[in-house]
Amino acid sequence: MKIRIGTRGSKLALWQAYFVEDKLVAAGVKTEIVKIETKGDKILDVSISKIGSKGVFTEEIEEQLANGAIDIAVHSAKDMQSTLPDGFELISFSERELANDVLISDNKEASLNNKNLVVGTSSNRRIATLKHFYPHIKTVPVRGNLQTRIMRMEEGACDALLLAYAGVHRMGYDDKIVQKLNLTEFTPAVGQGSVAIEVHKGLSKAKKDLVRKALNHEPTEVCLLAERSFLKTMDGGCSIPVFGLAQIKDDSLQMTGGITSLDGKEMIRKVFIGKLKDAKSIGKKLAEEVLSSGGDRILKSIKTELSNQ
Ligand SMILES: NCc1[nH]cc(CCC(=O)O)c1CC(=O)O
Repeated sequence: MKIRIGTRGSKLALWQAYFVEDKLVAAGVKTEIVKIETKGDKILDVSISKIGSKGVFTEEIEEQLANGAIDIAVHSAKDMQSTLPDGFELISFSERELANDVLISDNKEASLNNKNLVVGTSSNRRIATLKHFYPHIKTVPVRGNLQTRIMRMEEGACDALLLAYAGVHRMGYDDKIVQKLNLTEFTPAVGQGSVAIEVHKGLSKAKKDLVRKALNHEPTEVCLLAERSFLKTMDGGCSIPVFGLAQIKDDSLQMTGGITSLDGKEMIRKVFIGKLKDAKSIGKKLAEEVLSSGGDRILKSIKTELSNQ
């Protein structure tokens, strides 16, 4: 049997695709990598929150899944909408890498405690978190893939970048890490650090089983089930500063999640603990609690602010 692996062409996307390919090959499967360019890859000069539409990085890939040109698509789990278009599903999640955000810089002294540090990030979650805990930090928007962002930093656009450890590590930039942010202040985006496999529901059971067996990490899958159920109930979308992280502690699932207002003034954070088998309902209940504790009001005002930008 041969599995055709669809992926975007960025270096991080290719790292993920080769990671998946290695696991499949180790399981004795033949593979082929198919690079697919998406709208999101072509539009580099507009911030994604302004493009606004869902699926700018996935539409073309889903077309190829639907017509059978590829069997599976590889994504960063955190880039996936909580509800996929009809006919598609995520069938496997790789073991999660460290979920933390990190500060990277060429200046070893750089730290979020520095008074005049200028941090490059286009993530509303990271901007809002900085405004909440480190209000003295200035931020500038920096977009593009990791290599482009580092180039912008080296040209002087900013002193440091705030990024997911997973991407920094996978691209081999560990030596630029100057600070590892803790998970209680910088609770990551849902899915951060795990690689997800998307398929069209019509893919043969034999191929789905093969992929799950070679790639799926059950503890991560349970956590992602809770996190994605949380995200779905929050009804956020990727430009909303919603954060969520589930972890297995002893035999129970512990999930933290919340939302921050765009100006960083308000942050609602809740924790829910339950049984592993209730992962989905834990995520949903946690979101309901966040929403009913004021998250609903924050979410509405964020949506209004973003639609007026
Ligand atoms: N939003 C882009 C994106 N999607 C996944 C990663 C990093 C890898 C991962 O979290 O799996 C990144 C870059 C970043 O946020 O720094």
